[in-house]
Amino acid sequence: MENRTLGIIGGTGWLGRAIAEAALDSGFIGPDRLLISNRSGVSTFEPGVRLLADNQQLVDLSDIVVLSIRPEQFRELLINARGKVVISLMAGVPAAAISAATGADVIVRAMPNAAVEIRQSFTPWYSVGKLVEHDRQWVQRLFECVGSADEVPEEDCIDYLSALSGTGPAFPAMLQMALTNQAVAAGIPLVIAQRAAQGVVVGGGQMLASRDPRQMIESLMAYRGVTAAALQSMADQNIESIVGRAVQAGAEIARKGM
Ligand SMILES: NC(=O)C1=CN([C@@H]2O[C@H](COP(=O)(O)OP(=O)(O)OC[C@H]3O[C@@H](n4cnc5c(N)ncnc54)[C@H](OP(=O)(O)O)[C@@H]3O)[C@@H](O)[C@H]2O)C=CC1
Ligand SMILES: O=C(O)[C@@H]1CCC=N1
Repeated sequence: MENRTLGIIGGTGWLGRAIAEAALDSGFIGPDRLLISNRSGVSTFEPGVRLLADNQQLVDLSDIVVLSIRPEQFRELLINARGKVVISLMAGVPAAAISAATGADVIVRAMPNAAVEIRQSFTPWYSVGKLVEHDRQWVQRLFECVGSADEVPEEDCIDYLSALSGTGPAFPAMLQMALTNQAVAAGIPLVIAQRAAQGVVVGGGQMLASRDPRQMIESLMAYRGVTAAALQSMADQNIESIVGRAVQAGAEIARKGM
């Protein structure tokens, strides 16, 4: 299954590089089966991995092409990928636009997040066109190199999830900053505030890897004390609606196109 050649346009960027390294480290792909392109010619990959300056040459030599460039860079990209499977990581670029610009009729839209860096990204993906079963499994396994992955039933799921999970560490980072800033405003020394807030987001987040969040909330609310008062205040201010509107705002940008 792994004897396909994978070409990553933008494979030295944040996502492309992490995915390529994970695929190599896990043995999913050999260096001789991996091609990378960028404009700068700068790469820190092991010697066996070819860095190409010519995107069309990368496409011609690849079975599967990953587009790991930014949407504005895609607008300048000129490739003919007819007959190839094209996997786009771009937010806000519909499959139809990718197909029209590249000539490919099998498009996968995948939405990893920055946690590819630590191989803990959740990556939803959606395919358009005839993706044969062994390619479907290949795509799933590629993204499992950097965490977990699920095929989703509609392209709109990708646009919504771009805002929910594509944003990766953005929501927890916002919570951590809010907790820090509010603690400082309440008179807690900055260093202590930072350590306390990081403990909540990072330590608490790690616990949730194996615990149900509802049960966690119910267990702590059962004390009818400090946690109950704090969480009730958030509920009274409709935290779910604030979160929902935030994700919708991101999803609208993804749906509108970038
Ligand atoms: N970062 C994130 O958390 C997430 C990003 N995404 C999506 O992933 C995509 C990539 O993002 P990210 O990895 O962060 O971006 P980066 O800016 O880190 O990487 C972009 C890469 O593309 C290369 N590049 C740019 N133009 C071209 C070109 N014409 N031909 C070949 N290579 C090119 C750049 O290298 P050089 O300058 O040398 O050409 C660079 O290596 C984006 O579309 C984004 O929407 C999705 C979810 C999360
Ligand atoms: O914000 C963005 O547009 C990209 C896609 C999802 C995360 N980063």
